[in-house]
Amino acid sequence: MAGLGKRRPPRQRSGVSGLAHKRPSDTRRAYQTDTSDELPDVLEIQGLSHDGRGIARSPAGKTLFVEGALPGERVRVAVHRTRKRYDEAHLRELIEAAPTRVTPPCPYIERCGGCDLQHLELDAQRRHKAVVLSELLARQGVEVDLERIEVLASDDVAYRRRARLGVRVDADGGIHLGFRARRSHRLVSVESCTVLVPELSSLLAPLHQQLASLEAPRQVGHLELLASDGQVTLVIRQLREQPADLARWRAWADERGIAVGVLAGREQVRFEWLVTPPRGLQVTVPSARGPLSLGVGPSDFLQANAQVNQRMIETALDWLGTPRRVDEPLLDLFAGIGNFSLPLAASGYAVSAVEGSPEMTSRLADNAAGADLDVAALQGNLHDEGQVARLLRTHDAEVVVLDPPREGAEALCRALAKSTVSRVLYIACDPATLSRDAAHLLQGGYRLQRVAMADMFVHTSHLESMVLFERQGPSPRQGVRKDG
Ligand SMILES: C[S@@+](CC[C@H](N)C(=O)[O-])C[C@H]1O[C@@H](n2cnc3c(N)ncnc32)[C@H](O)[C@@H]1O
Repeated sequence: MAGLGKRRPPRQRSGVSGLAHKRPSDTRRAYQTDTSDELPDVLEIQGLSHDGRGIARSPAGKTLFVEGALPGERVRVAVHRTRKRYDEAHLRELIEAAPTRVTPPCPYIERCGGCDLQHLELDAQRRHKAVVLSELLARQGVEVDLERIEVLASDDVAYRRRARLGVRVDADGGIHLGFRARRSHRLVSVESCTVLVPELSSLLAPLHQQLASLEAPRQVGHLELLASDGQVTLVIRQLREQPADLARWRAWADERGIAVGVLAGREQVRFEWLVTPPRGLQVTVPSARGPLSLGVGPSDFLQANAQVNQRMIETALDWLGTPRRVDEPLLDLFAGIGNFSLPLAASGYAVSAVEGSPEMTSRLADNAAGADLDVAALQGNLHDEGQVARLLRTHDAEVVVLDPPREGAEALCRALAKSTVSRVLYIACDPATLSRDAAHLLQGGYRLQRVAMADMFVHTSHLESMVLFERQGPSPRQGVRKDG
């Protein structure tokens, strides 16, 4: 089968989105306000960076990243940081707006750093993310036409079922509950949030009041909110024990039918239910057998956008299809609570699922047993080269699905490059590490077959992606005669 992407020599970093590569030391430098060459009073924005900032150039050709500005706009800016290769600025005055600019739905847009693309119309946000994905793949020499990138989308508001909110008590005893501001660790207090599902957003104002009524609100580090099927859960990060406040939380939660857990202790953090959910926590995923119910713990990984998660599972089932033979072995790696493992098992694959967290591994096993699906749940460290090599050798899988955290899965992809696995479905929450890891797969003889951009975090520059690779020609181990 011909690959989707044409293989070209890897491209140098460039492109319409003018790539800003932050080195760790950059963030440690102090703010400065002088630029290395004089900027004109009004700047033209020429592109949009991977992280959603407008790109302009100084007369001497130095790149300037402008927060809040869009391609095609004419703007006045204030530079807040200069660096050797580029400067950083924010919008001071919009002289001429781009046709793609919209009025953001969120009242906190000026201050809250949560959603950095709300001022760009939705289609343009998604087009931009597809461009980012194609540029990062082009760095590995794979040219993918934008029209071939499938877009997995959801509603643009009220989509987020999980959030962590910072808590701060100021010198006057004022309570702040919300998200971080842009370019800062400062907390922006919010009383509602347009992207949170309504059952979570509607809790923000009562939570402010509740925090204000506590004896020791400074002992609350942060709050986590989770909306699972028919149940809202609040997890309180309690820095020091405060029995009177815990009693207040219990009463508050009982009144609202909310489950409450506490993460207590400073060094050794332990979780305890304060108000236990009567029927546990469940989420639903699609499968060929109909909807499947997965148990989830309050601190387990859970894809933040339920609609996009559903579309990602459907896409995985569609791309991989039914097994090519009875009990085709499939490894689901970084498996969490079985979000992909169970639907794939329901399609007939013989699934072995590997997860790093012991709690999630046992939840996955329980979920499989509860759905009467035969999934082997294994706990392991998938960043360990030895473990990964052993896993691929002993399982002899024909299909591998991997869904690593942001740091990607370089050791695993190096091992896959030398394996006989015929299809690899990579689900990525960071397109840069996906692109790095894809290089190993491509060098190992895989070709890219399908690509999707999953818009998990609408209105932010964050993007998730799915890429299906298929081995072309003989695998490295084929053709090596066992008798030497
Ligand atoms: C992006 S989540 C995906 C989970 C799951 N596939 C899903 O869709 O819900 C990544 C998962 O990898 C697990 N993980 C992180 N580091 C790991 C490691 N070194 N070895 C194995 N699993 C790891 C995390 O606990 C988390 O469940």
